[in-house]
Amino acid sequence: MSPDEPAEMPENLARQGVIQNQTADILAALGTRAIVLVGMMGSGKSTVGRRLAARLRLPFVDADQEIETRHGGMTITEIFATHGEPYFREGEAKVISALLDGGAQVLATGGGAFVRDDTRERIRSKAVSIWLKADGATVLRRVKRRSDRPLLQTEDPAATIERLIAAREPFYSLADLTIVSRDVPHERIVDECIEALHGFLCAAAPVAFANKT
Ligand SMILES: Nc1ncnc2c1ncn2[C@@H]1O[C@H](COP(=O)(O)OP(=O)(O)OP(=O)(O)O)[C@@H](O)[C@H]1O
Ligand SMILES: O=C(O)C1=C[C@@H](O)[C@@H](O)[C@H](O)C1
Ligand SMILES: [Mg+2]
Repeated sequence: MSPDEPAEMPENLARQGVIQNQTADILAALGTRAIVLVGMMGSGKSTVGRRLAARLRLPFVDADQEIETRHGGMTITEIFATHGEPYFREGEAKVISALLDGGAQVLATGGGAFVRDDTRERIRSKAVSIWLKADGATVLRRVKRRSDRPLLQTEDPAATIERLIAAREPFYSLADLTIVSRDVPHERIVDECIEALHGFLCAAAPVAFANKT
């Protein structure tokens, strides 16, 4: 350290130590289970999931990307257009089922995956699930920049989002943990995921984070 650099504050060092211990505790308690992110399009499953995996030093897998890879690089939009949604949903369930046998990892699912009973049951038995809960306005603001969500190619995407949220929230709310996704730095959402995972896996679950099921 050069003489000009400020010495690290003792409380920062203490905080880093706590975070390191939390991470180690989470990994030990997780064992071979996955951490699965569920929630609406644009809720942050891919972008937060990648950062959460890096923080925990776990592999990150995105089910949507995996489906595209297994289709020779076709996009989700092309798969919907060529084969239809029921075909996509069957393939999605199979891909997630196979990925869940891959041991400890962070897995971002597609927005519709957790609605299926068989997929939800597999996630319950092989993973800890986190619902990134975003409201309709947040989802719309985030997804309108791109046209790669085939379900939103409708006359009124805002109404479609509200309809999907109403239909899906009863299922998303069955996730083990809920984190509210809002426009704060991604790393802050990661911090909250870590706190919630630690509470759920390593201690009596804090009321603010644990879903009552
Ligand atoms: N906490 C956040 N604050 C600000 N922007 C965010 C936050 N979380 C996600 N976003 C942004 O929202 C957009 C969509 O995020 P992301 O692709 O991670 O969503 P997703 O849940 O994976 O969606 P899909 O189900 O369609 O794959 C990205 O541009 C991302 O940077
Ligand atoms: O919410 C959904 O149903 C979807 C979300 C995306 O992740 C993709 O899986 C696909 O666009 C469908
Ligand atoms: Mg995604």
